[in-house]
Amino acid sequence: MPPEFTRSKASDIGTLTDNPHLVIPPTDWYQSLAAAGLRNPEVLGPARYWLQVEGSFTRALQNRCTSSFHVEVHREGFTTPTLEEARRLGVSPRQQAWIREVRLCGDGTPWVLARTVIPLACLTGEGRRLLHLGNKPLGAYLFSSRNWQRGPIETGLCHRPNRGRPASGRPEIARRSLFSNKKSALLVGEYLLPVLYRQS
Ligand SMILES: C=C(O[C@@H]1C=C(C(=O)O)C=C[C@H]1O)C(=O)O
Repeated sequence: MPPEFTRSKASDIGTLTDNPHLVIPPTDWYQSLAAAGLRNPEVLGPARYWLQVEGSFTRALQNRCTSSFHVEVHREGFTTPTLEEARRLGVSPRQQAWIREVRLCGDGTPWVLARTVIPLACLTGEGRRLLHLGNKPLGAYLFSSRNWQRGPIETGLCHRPNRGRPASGRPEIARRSLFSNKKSALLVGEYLLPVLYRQS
């Protein structure tokens, strides 16, 4: 039996898991801001910066913090990706991947939800470290090595649980990119919580 897709720490249960705002929503992905219909800077406001920032997203968030930044693992483990994720990665949807879901928190508040799909091909040799990141940010691993190249940043529009009603604290927009090395690729999705860009 493969290990379950479980929460990493019992202390996460209750404080975080039960909050419906902090669940990664189904999302439609587009090749660019314009393709997602987010052309108008008046509408998008400061979220535009976060949807397009290059380099380490962790680093950009750390720069935004007044006091502290931390990564909270919501759950991680071997499980199957969605069909759409498997297609994007070019792997079989039946093949399990290491899937990591975290909350990136600034000044003690979740600002971003992230989901990373790491196919088995990434988990050999040096890549075995990806199984043991825990609360260390993935970005520190990816950006410490020149082997990983980021592909284009996609824009995501998150589905609302109830059509027409305000999303009230849930992620509405997201970004996603493939990181590739010579032999494998992983997929990182970052879902912005409104508190991040409404305070900018
Ligand atoms: C990819 C990066 O890593 C960040 C850290 C993550 C994690 O620890 O799981 C996930 C997404 C990120 O935004 C980054 O910093 O750019």
